[in-house]
Amino acid sequence: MSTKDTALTPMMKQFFSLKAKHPDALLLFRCGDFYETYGDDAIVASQILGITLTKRNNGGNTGDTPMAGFPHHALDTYLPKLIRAGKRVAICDQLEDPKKKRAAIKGKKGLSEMDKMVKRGITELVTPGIAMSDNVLNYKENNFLAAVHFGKTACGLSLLDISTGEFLTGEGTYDYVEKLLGNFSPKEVLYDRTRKKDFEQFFGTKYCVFEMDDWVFTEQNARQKLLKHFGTKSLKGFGVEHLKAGIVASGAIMQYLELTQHTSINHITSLKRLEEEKYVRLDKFTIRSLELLQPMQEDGLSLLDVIDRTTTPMGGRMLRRWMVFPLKEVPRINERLDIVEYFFKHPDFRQLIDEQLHRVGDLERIISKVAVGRVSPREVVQLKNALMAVQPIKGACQTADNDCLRRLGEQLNLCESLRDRIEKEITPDPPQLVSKGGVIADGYSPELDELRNISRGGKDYLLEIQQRETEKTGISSLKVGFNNVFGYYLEVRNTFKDKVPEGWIRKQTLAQAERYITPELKEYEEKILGADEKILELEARLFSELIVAMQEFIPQIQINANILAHIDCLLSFAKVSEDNCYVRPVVDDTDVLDIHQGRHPVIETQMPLGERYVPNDVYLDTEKQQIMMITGPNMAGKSALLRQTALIVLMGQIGCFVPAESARIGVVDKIFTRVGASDNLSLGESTFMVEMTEAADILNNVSTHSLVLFDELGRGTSTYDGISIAWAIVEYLHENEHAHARTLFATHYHELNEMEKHFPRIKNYNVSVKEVDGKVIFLRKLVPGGSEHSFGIHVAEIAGMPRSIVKRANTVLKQLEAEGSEVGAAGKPKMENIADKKDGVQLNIFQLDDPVLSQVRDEILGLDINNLTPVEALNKLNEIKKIVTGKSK
Ligand SMILES: Nc1ncnc2c1ncn2[C@@H]1O[C@H](COP(=O)(O)OP(=O)(O)OP(=O)(O)O)[C@@H](O)[C@H]1O
Repeated sequence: MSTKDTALTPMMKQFFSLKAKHPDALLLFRCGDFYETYGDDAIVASQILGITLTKRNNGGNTGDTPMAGFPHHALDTYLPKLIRAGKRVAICDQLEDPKKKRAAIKGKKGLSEMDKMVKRGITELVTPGIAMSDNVLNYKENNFLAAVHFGKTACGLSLLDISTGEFLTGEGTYDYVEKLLGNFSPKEVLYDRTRKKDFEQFFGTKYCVFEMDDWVFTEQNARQKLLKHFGTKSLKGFGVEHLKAGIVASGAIMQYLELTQHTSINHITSLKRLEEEKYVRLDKFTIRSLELLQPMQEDGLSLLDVIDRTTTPMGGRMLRRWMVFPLKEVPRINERLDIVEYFFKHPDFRQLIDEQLHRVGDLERIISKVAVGRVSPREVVQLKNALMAVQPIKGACQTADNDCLRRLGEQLNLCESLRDRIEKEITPDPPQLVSKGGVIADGYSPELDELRNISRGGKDYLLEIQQRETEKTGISSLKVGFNNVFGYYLEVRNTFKDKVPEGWIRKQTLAQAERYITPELKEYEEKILGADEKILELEARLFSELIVAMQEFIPQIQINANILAHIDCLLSFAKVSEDNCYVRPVVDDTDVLDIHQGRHPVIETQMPLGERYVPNDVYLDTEKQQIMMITGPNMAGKSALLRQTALIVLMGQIGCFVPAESARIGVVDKIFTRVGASDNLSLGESTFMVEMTEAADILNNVSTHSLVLFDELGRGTSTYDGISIAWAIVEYLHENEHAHARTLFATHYHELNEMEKHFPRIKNYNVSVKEVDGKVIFLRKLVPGGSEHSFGIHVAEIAGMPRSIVKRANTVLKQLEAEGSEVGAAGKPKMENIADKKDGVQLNIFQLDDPVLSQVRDEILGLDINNLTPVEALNKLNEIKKIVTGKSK
């Protein structure tokens, strides 16, 4: 089947010509009251949407074409499903009214079949990165489209959220751009198709991408597009003039908007520079391992889950952004903390703001819909309500005893004229769609009022006709009704059929009744229907005039949305801080980190009933105690301590109070964590390789103001290699002046406790446990000094390991400890000694001729104990347990 197929029906020819414009998009072809898909599109759509796949004869010579469709009014239900499945969707609509078209061509001769067709065209190309529909968007998340440009000296990045109008650009190393891509998680990324290899090499294959022609990625094209859009002579006003690669990427975004027919974009009012230097650097491993936005386990909680108490969607989106861009500037951090404290100390103020924020809704996205001309009457009323809420918020902020709040209050714009206009023009509870009518308020337009009188009067008159004719004819059940086929009619039940007067014209016979029309009825019908049609047209016109007027207010309303989001985030901090007993940290420019009785903000909310999270002190500086070497048994709470320290610093630097009794945070410029494995493994790298790559990245980028957390570094290799690497890294951090980062180093290698003796700023600590009657009790308290044991076998026992194995492991351990100094050629304790000293019990069970036991024996004998890390040992034991309990590996 192809366009050239001359036997195709005119409609199919039209379909193919439109499909050819966007071959990579799924085409929704409007056909009467349906959106239809054909060919391969139909197969894909039916699979994603679960709609029936049928066939239609397209007149071509290749037989039937697959077809699937859905009613046009269900577009909002089906379109998001296609977009979420990663599809690009071209929406083809009828560009003229079929009724009017039929009337226009009636009687005309010499028209071709194509001339007789209703004109159709692609009205929008919806892609994952450019979505406006509430059904596609997540209200607490931005929906970014990104473009990457491989410049000569820098890699450029641009990001646009068309649903909010936010447009950003920046440039730097590939590493920097990758970090930003990770932080902003764009839904779609554009790049030059000739740089596909580079893109995949640096940024991987995880993004939904769209390749564009190379000419799009030229500075001239980009500048021209941007200057035209902003109506400026240069980009200096935006502070991005010097970012050549960033500008090219931004131009590509503008080009893409054109390509996808997104041309009403007045709400993109500026291009902001991504200011790396103002924010703490968090790489993607840190964001993931600290579980800032998402928990690692499905049923877990992220930090965002715990501290997000925002009321408005834009507040939620802003908080998400703040989490991955903590501040570095002390005055800005303190401004936020001041406001949180103000909320704390002024409950009345706080209550007022909270109540008013509940009325605001998604002001930011509503105003974007105004720009693209897609706002519904109900949203216009919501916008008015939001503007009403601005007044008391502004008043309260302006009279607050806090400079920053007063400044925010001053910037809020009441937009009174717009608010009053909406109040006057739109009914208080309008329908969702303008086409339903009843949108424009009575009393606003005399013309509309008059038409409404005719319509209402006409309807009253119809009732009069009904009453009069009932009396005249004695047909007591007479009813006036309406249908689309022959308009208004009089319905007579069969029992009264004989009483129908002569002049009535029968139009329809039903089982129980007959329907008639009269000349008088038709006359009034014309009047009423004419008026109703005119009312809808006039309402639509008045509504769109209002929308055009609203567009003038876009910049002010965007500022309002931003300020309200800001206030919302800080109020959220106040709420969570009060509920969870957080305190205001002292944030300054020193390099001290002094946390007194700190807690883990997420774990503490999940403690089992009756248990309490044990708080701990952490002190770090670059003079006396730069590195805390933390040892302690498995399960003691080392990782939790590391993470809570980073989270407390991060919370403080986003302006939130922190879970501690007191905290002093000398601002950090970067937080590095090497905690747990990362998912790079899927790219074919080994655990150890990934661990070393990440550690190398830390050492290459660390500064004296950074915070570094290493958890069990080196565990992916043999014990001696691991210890050596860990030692060398800690030594580097201690000895290298530019790398004097405050560091927490949790390890199972007790050997590293030796370092304290040689390096003055390294101090040993351990998370303590108590041994009572051979049982270990976890105290979770960080105390000075190193620790001797790992108690890994004890943890295995708690985990439900069979007793015989635990017993054997203890024997092996004792043996190894006794012979610790007696190592073999490859630095390994001599295995033959251990093998010789097997317990009687174990020997017996392994000699049994049982396939399960012999499998267990093989597993254990195959272990290289000397090269096993404690975690690997645990995993192995778990596998063995599964073999014994019959759950296959
Ligand atoms: N201070 C604390 N108060 C109460 N519970 C805690 C505390 N610290 C940790 N825990 C709990 O103890 C468990 C083990 O903690 P964590 O994973 O930090 O131990 P670990 O020392 O890092 O262990 P491993 O060395 O085996 O990785 C976790 O379930 C955590 O919820």
